[in-house]
Amino acid sequence: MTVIRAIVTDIEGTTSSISFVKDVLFPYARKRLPAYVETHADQPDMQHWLHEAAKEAGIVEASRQEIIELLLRWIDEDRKSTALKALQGMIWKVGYENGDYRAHMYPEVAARLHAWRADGLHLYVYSSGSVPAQKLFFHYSEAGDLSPMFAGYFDTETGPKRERRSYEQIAEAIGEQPGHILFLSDIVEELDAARAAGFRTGWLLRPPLAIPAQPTHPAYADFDAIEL
Ligand SMILES: CSCCC(=O)C(=O)COP(=O)(O)O
Ligand SMILES: [Mg+2]
Repeated sequence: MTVIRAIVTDIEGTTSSISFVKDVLFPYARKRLPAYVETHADQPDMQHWLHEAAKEAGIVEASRQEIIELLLRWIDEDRKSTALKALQGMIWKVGYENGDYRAHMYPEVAARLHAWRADGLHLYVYSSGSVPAQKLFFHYSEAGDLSPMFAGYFDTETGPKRERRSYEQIAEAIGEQPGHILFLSDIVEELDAARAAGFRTGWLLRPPLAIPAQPTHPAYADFDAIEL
């Protein structure tokens, strides 16, 4: 078995509950998105992401209202659009800073991240959430500020999470051979793509999910069960 030198972790369903993202973060952004877009419409980053959203939808000319409706539809569909994720992250920042919520962490995650760091492992995040949203998530976590644990963050600007090429790019950016990197996720298609790029994989099946008798990836109920 090769030595693991770096761990890349997904967020939703892996470090943190799906429910926190779907039932707290998504509704928070959905409710505030129309007013947020209107009040920030003259800002260059807002104009950039609205333009990117329209481009992704193949819309040549659209009113601001049409783009807002498109973005709300994408939130409902949980579309992993880079533009939507950037805009959601901008809105979530307000909520974290106001103390409206803190990011959920499964109970063993913080201590396990500290233990891996103490063992000399380099830790990274790869999520569909934007890099700024990931940094906020770990900075304002229920377990305190976990952002110092991570050496880097990757989002869909690197590429979609179900494509092998994204993991090849991450290995290159990290500067490690893929065989020395462990990718953790709750989604089999993401793990398949990472494995195709040569990564080791760990499948998080958090209770009440059951670990199958013959899982297609090494499967764990929590971070403490992970074997390096
Ligand atoms: C960065 S927090 C919000 C996560 C998010 O928006 C999302 O779509 C979850 O994606 P993941 O790749 O972490 O499962
Ligand atoms: Mg996930």
